[in-house]
Amino acid sequence: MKRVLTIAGAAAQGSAGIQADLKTFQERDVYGMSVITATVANNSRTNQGIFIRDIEEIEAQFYAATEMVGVDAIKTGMLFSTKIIERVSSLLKELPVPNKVIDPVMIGKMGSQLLADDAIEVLKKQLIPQATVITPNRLEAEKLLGREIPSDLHALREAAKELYELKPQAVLLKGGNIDGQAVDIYYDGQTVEVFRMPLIDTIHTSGAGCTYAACLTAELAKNVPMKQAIQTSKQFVHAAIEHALSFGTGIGSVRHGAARQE
Ligand SMILES: Nc1ncnc2c1ncn2[C@@H]1O[C@H](COP(=O)(O)OP(=O)(O)O)[C@@H](O)[C@H]1O
Ligand SMILES: Cc1ncc(COP(=O)(O)O)c(C=O)c1O
Repeated sequence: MKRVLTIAGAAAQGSAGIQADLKTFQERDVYGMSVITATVANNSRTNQGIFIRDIEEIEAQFYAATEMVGVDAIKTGMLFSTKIIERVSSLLKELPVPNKVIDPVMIGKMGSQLLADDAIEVLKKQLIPQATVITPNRLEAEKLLGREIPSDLHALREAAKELYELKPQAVLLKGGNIDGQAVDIYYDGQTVEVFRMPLIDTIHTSGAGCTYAACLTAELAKNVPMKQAIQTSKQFVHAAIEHALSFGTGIGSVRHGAARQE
């Protein structure tokens, strides 16, 4: 069984972050492990929010997983600070893992800030160049490029190519709604490929980005070729959104296990 490690924030509400990743890994039949970098505990009653873990705790988790179990693929999500990104980048450099999916998480669906403003440079310079693939949404891509990206296919293709200059092996840019379709653009320095699924009319997409990248990480760990892995992940997250759950108020969670029932 392939072993997959997520380095990300824990999302107490269960939709995103570590929780989304581990649920998705289980669905994709890989062995999931975690390094928790922070805890997101949004609560409008108590006003509590984000707690950041210390470096020693992050290192201990990393070595427990990589030395005691071993790892075939890694995904990163919420890393929050410059200090954490620097340490995670150096830990990853030590480890000869063929598949590293870097999801440059910046803002939660409910507006939580998941990356410090001063951490973008180190994300660009130290972490992204180690990526097998990066998975920014349009807003994250705008922050990485320092410019606006119009919401059309041509502009997204150009942006994917510009993101490739940050030196990941490939870019999977989530373009959002283009003519009623949920469109993502892939670029690996050679070919551009567009992945499309019908757009579902819902606000309940909390965890969609994490689930998509986690599925991709699991498929790559199983040595599925990149484009096939993306296609599988696109279908997996589509089902998760189609059958999303809304337990409380606000933006509900994707149903990570929905593809199994289809
Ligand atoms: N309403 C929707 N209908 C269909 N697919 C969607 C919808 N919302 C997001 N997706 C897809 O889910 C994946 C994750 O996207 P997104 O929600 O943009 O990520 P993030 O959570 O990082 O913003 C992408 O492939 C995107 O196209
Ligand atoms: C820890 C953590 N990581 C990542 C995210 C981003 O989630 P999504 O997949 O909805 O973009 C969130 C959202 O709140 C989060 O709490």
